[in-house]
Amino acid sequence: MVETKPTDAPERPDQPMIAAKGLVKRFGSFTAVDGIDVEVRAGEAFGFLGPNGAGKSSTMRMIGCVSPPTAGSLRIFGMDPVRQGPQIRARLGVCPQQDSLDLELTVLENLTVYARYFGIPRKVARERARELLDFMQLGDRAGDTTDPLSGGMKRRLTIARALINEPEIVLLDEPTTGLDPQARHLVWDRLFRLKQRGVTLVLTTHYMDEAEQLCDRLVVMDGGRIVAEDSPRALIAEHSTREVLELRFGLDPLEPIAEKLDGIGERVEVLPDRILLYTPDGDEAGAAVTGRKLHPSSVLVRRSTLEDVFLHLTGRTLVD
Ligand SMILES: Nc1ncnc2c1ncn2[C@@H]1O[C@H](COP(=O)(O)OP(=O)(O)OP(=O)(O)O)[C@@H](O)[C@H]1O
Repeated sequence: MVETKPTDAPERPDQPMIAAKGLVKRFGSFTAVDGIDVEVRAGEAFGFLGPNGAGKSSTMRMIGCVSPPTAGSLRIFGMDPVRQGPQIRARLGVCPQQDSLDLELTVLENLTVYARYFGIPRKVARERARELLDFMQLGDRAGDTTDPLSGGMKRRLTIARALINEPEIVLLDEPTTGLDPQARHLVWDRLFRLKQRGVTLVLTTHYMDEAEQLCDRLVVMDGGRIVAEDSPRALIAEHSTREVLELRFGLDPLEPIAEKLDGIGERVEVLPDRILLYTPDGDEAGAAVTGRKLHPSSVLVRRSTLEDVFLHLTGRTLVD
């Protein structure tokens, strides 16, 4: 079992684990994070969802106390990351976007060496490392060198390493980017179990399915700003319809076809390769399309996702 500290540990019971108000990050004259307000509560899984360049990593780096805010206020465990960085970092686990493992060390050593940064006694570090490797399903690789591990294993090892100091908050920057579907599901499963143990998870992602799987609450970011905030389910209910009818017409130009769909469903979006018809009932809308003598090469009815929310809010798709 992985021991985790109780996470209702902010200094005041009603105090959020992370509180940002008007938070800004500028690089020269470029504003990467443009005045965001965020509150993360103990025990929740909170996500920053947005496309590349939205400002997610810049926000995470400020929360991780490695990049000072340009303006606004940021408190983590009620503390100031600029003045109290070391005290905050001792209670954080950080899983960066790029794995930064020591590939020449063994899997176990990657954890025990990292434990030294936190002043964890050697014996405790070894015990904890073994437990964490078991938890991350890497126990049988403990004595192996790290380099030959698969991408999914390396990512799980990076997460295990982030847990060595028994953090109350774990920051995960794009935790499954670059992994195949099976490896992603295994990471999701372990993160879900961590959350069940009361650890607060804060993650960035540009995968809407990852946000839907893992996050209790999320903010949708675009161009350094927050464009929406809620649970995945509430965001979909507020900004999309129950179902979506996806229509493809081979190489035919789509704009003229979209005009002929007027009145079917609640809203139409034209993407480069397909038309999306937003409707409470996809089958009914499909029948109406057939009734107008339009002949799509393929028709798909699916439920709305966060991708549809993003498209509706920004006019763009999440993964371009
Ligand atoms: N050190 C830096 N100097 C200059 N510009 C930067 C720096 N770091 C980030 N940026 C810029 O700030 C913007 C936001 O970057 P950020 O990495 O926060 O986005 P992101 O949403 O995490 O996207 P990604 O998934 O690509 O990392 C981008 O336009 C990026 O080029």
